[in-house]
Amino acid sequence: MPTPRFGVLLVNLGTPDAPTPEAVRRYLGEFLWDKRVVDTPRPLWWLILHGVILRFRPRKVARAYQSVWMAEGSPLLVIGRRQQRSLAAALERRHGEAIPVELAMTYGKPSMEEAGLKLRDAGVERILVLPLYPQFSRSTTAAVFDRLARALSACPHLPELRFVRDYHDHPAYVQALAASIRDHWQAQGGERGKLMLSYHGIPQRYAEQGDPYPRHCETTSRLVAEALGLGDDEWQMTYQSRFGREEWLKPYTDETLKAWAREGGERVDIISPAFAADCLETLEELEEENRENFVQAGGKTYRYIPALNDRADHIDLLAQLVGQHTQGW
Ligand SMILES: C=CC1=C(C)c2cc3[nH]c(cc4nc(cc5[nH]c(cc1n2)c(C)c5CCC(=O)O)C(CCC(=O)O)=C4C)c(C)c3C=C
Ligand SMILES: [Fe+2]
Ligand SMILES: [Fe+2]
Repeated sequence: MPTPRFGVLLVNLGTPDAPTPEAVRRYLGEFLWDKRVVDTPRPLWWLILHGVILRFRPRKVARAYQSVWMAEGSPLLVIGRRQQRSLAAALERRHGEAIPVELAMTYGKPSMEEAGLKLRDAGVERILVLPLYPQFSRSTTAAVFDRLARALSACPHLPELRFVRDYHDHPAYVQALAASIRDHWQAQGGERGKLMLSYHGIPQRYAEQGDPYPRHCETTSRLVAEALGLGDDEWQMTYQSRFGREEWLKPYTDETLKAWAREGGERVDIISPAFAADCLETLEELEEENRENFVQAGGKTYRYIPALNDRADHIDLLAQLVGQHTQGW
């Protein structure tokens, strides 16, 4: 087999192996112990994590996973595998040769070690790391970087590496989001609700310490609104998935939805641009939980617009990113 010019490592967050309290406890235990995600001093955080969170949260969260679990497994992983296959096919068409593409998760399986060994076995000496996070955050993208360094610490000869930091303002990303929103409106016979762009939040403090995430989210939102020709009163951006007691980025998605419904807003179309693949945070928190928030407060029509997943224009964006970041290889 000829040596490939390079390989691609797609990375997403990670997800439990099963929708059970035991599997969710293992997953949360690894994820929430990462200092990039929760920076509370270790001894105190160990007590809170093991004494409170991992005792009570897994049961509740496992039920939420059960409501979105697919026949083949967790949505984040099932969709990740589809993205991996589609990207490999797109790259082969584009480059006229097979480019190995592997999927790894920062937490859980498939691990970086597993994916790295597959790339090595395919003869790959140069790796483009593509975290599936359009907007940079220390809690996601930087955590990928740390985990990768840990996986490579046992590697006797490092591969050559490049790392995509973010793509929040890439024209093909903005166009793919705009096209998916237009497709959704068309499927509703042209009926439009107010557009909510709901991003996974982070603690406000992380932004104050220099995390560019909210600036990236604001830019993505403005560019999408411009691409769709929306007026200021036709859209808003918000943050979801709050965790813990401290203040997170505002405005909060749930509170905004309730306020809109109470003010007489009848229709909302909601999209979550920070997720490259649908997962618990979209399929359960947006499709189920926030729909209820809106309807109970008097709203009528609530429509969730799926993540870009394996849409052709999303795969084409990923292939463009690969082409741009592997120049000269
Ligand atoms: C504790 C702090 C958390 C920070 C900071 C955080 C940032 C962050 N997360 C994503 C993407 C995803 N998060 C997902 C689930 C999830 N996130 C947190 C906590 C933080 N996230 C928890 C505790 C969980 C698990 C569910 C729960 O217990 O409520 C997922 C979904 C995984 C799945 O299996 O489907 C994704 C994806 C981003 C993009 C982000 C910051 C920008
Ligand atoms: Fe999260
Ligand atoms: Fe959530």
